[in-house]
Amino acid sequence: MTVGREAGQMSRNQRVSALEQYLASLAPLNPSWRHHKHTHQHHHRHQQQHQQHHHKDSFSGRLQQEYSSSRRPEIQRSVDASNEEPLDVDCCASVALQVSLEYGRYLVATRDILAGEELFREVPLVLAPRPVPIPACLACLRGLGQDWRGCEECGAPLCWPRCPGTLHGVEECQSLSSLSLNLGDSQDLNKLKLLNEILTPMRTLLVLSTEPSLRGVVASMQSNVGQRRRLKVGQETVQRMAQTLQEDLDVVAHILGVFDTNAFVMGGQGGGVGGSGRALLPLSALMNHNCTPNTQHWFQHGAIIVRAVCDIPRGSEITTSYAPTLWGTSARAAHLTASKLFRCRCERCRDPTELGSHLSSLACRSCKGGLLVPPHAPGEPWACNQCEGTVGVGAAEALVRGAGAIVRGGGGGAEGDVTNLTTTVGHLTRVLGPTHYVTREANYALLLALLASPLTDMSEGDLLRAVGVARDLLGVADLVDPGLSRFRGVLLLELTRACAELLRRQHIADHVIANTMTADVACDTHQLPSSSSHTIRQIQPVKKRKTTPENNYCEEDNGVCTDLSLNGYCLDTIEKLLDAADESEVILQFDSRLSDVWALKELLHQLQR
Ligand SMILES: C[S@@+](CC[C@H](N)C(=O)[O-])C[C@H]1O[C@@H](n2cnc3c(N)ncnc32)[C@H](O)[C@@H]1O
Repeated sequence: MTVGREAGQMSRNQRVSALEQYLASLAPLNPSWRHHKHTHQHHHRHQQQHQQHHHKDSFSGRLQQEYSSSRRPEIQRSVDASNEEPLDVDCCASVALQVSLEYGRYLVATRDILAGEELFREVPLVLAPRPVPIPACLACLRGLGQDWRGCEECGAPLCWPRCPGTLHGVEECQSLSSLSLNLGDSQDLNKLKLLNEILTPMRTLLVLSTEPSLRGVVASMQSNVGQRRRLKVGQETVQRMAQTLQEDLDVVAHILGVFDTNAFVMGGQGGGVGGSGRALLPLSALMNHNCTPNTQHWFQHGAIIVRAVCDIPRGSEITTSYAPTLWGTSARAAHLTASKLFRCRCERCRDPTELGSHLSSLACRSCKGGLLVPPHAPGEPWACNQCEGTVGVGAAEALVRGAGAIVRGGGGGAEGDVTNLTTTVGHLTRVLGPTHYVTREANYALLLALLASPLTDMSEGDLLRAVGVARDLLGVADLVDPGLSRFRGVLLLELTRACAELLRRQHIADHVIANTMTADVACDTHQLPSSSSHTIRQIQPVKKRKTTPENNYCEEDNGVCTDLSLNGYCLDTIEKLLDAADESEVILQFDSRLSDVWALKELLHQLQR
């Protein structure tokens, strides 16, 4: 197997062409895909390019033979000699592949795409456990307790007594047996880590040996191998894996680099497998990073589904975020540099105010109202946006470091209880200010903790607090994670639940209705009655938005509002949701922390059937 060396020898054109057959193979999953017709001129130029590469080295020669026999003539490649992006492969009706010298390959929209539209689906080429010392069933990737039992043949952890998963096949079992890892000792975390690490290259090599046509695809994927070697990233693991598997060092380095650079974490729910793992998805991995991305993805029945979260004009880049969007710029930069080895220069990263969200700004102690904004140039002082106050870099960094201790000490993580989180938020607001991302993360945890208890048990004060926090975070989401994002979806859902409960109690204050319900919660297609004393059941839709059938969000049927864009968490939707089932049951099914707006859409459809 020479995937690693092949990768080193591949030209840019080869890296793109290696994806062609793969993209064509995805067509059955994406029935709406429309391939463009090849023009005679394109075809001729295409063939010339392939003939040139054919003689360059043996791998590309084989690659060209493999691909020319099965090439789909309807896939178009165009060459524009006038710019630095000479390759443009249309891979489906919605997205096309382009190449830049700075960012490598990336996807662009081939047509105007509406918010909420699905761009494509893709099934992982390889699915492996995360390389962590935690026992996971190799057949379904479900996390196991410490008392797991091993496969009778190879000793690897499996669900007991039976697992419906199919990921642990005979070849893998034989390969693991031959490695004599002696996995029987379930307490040995080092062995578990080694096993989980090994499965990444092992599964990839097994897939490539059964489907050699995919070798070009994996070889073409970016692995940052040179940089990783220079910066000594993951080199010990590469050595250990190569030694254990008795495989070529270059091959293992390439595969591990490909996973670290490209793999998607596939979460537990809805993934088609029980647990979570790392998925190799060559098309999805072509989405470059942006700190304010225009797509989101989730897994359903074992495939990734990528959707636009906002309107994407034709020709615009299709982006995803490799880092949590709520993090501040320095935290995102540290993560991207360490894991993906690049520095992001998107609009948000270049703007010290982070598009006005001030997620990195600190409270000014001089004027008590202004914000100390990070400098444009490293090393310069942070300056207040309202007074002459400044603070040096060292002092600003010390404050942020101190905040870490507050979070750790106060149980401010996602698991924290309401009391601890309230204290933590108070400390953080004083130390960092109300807009800093660490404060807002704690506030988000507080919001979820507040609304985790049955709404009917909550005090009106807590409900109003939840409304305030949700509204503040929605303001942030509108700036850094806008449109139909999961973050906005969860916030809108929680805000709507809190408001619905307040409405139901008929204790809601006029200003909450005026400011919150109309602006954020109520569907933009609905108006609220003027009186605040109406119950949710009295609020009637007054106007409905029509959308086209392709925009599969809004169908009007018998007055049932199924406009399920995010604003579609509207009052009559909530009313139906509450009517249709016991509220706690609905919330149980729709775990708002793990799911997303489209999961809610599915749920509502089921309830309305
Ligand atoms: C998952 S790959 C994306 C596809 C990649 N461009 C390719 O050609 O295969 C991630 C790598 O793409 C590059 N990349 C992605 N987003 C970028 C960005 N916003 N700025 C610079 N480089 C980026 C980085 O080299 C990163 O390690």
